[in-house]
Amino acid sequence: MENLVAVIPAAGRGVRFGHSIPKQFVEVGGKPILAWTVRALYRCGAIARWIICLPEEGFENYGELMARHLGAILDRCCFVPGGKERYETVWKGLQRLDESCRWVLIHDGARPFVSSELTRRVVQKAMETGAAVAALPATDTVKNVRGDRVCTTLDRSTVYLVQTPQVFRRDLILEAYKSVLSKDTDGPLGTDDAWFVERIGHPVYVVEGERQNIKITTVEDLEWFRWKMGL
Ligand SMILES: Nc1ccn([C@@H]2O[C@H](COP(=O)(O)OP(=O)(O)OP(=O)(O)O)[C@@H](O)[C@H]2O)c(=O)n1
Ligand SMILES: C[C@](O)(CO)[C@H](O)COP(=O)(O)O
Repeated sequence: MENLVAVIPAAGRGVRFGHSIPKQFVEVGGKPILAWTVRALYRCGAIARWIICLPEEGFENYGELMARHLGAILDRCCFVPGGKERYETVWKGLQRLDESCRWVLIHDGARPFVSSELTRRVVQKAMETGAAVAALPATDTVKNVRGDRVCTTLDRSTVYLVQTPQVFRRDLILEAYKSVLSKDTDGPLGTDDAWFVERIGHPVYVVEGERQNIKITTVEDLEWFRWKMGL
């Protein structure tokens, strides 16, 4: 699609992963995890241009590292320094979009197992509705807990574990981020992009995600990665 641009937040520090470098640059099978993610997304064939957000600290070096792995994508890619929080990174990436972009696909750089089929389903739903996210219905019982004590048990039928890709009309996601960031919002801001669209009252639709579409968060996730890749 000529007017679909991918924004890839990959500027995190990977604190929960506990490695000396951010987890998205840990190499598996000779490639940084971020390169595997871009390769997986590229296979859907729908992305016209790429905005890849890298850590501000070490930005040049990470850009050089990624340039060695992006092949033909490099000509259609720009690197952007990220921020301290994920939403700050995404906002920096969104501000690089131009008028030719009609749709924005936001996908975590730490989710290397996204399939083309899932990507196409989220894009299709977003084209119909303006905003769509991949999400999986909870399969375990879900409870609210304070400290080590259960408060309430949630109705599991209404609980979904949200993933990326998250796809939006460009004007909508820009308006959502601008509107929320221009106000003094009490409490923490959203940990995903759909939260901003919800805050301006626009409906967000769910597309069934995939169990394999995990976010590499801890070292255990990396072992799963290696097993999945047969490495
Ligand atoms: N300031 C940030 C924080 C996160 N991310 C990206 O958002 C995705 C999901 O975030 P998460 O898994 O939380 O990554 P980290 O923030 O690096 O992990 P941690 O919370 O363990 O530090 C990752 O691709 C991460 O690189 C980002 O671009 N900018
Ligand atoms: C965007 C996300 O992957 C959806 O589940 C998640 O919110 C990212 O959270 P993180 O704490 O930045 O990993």
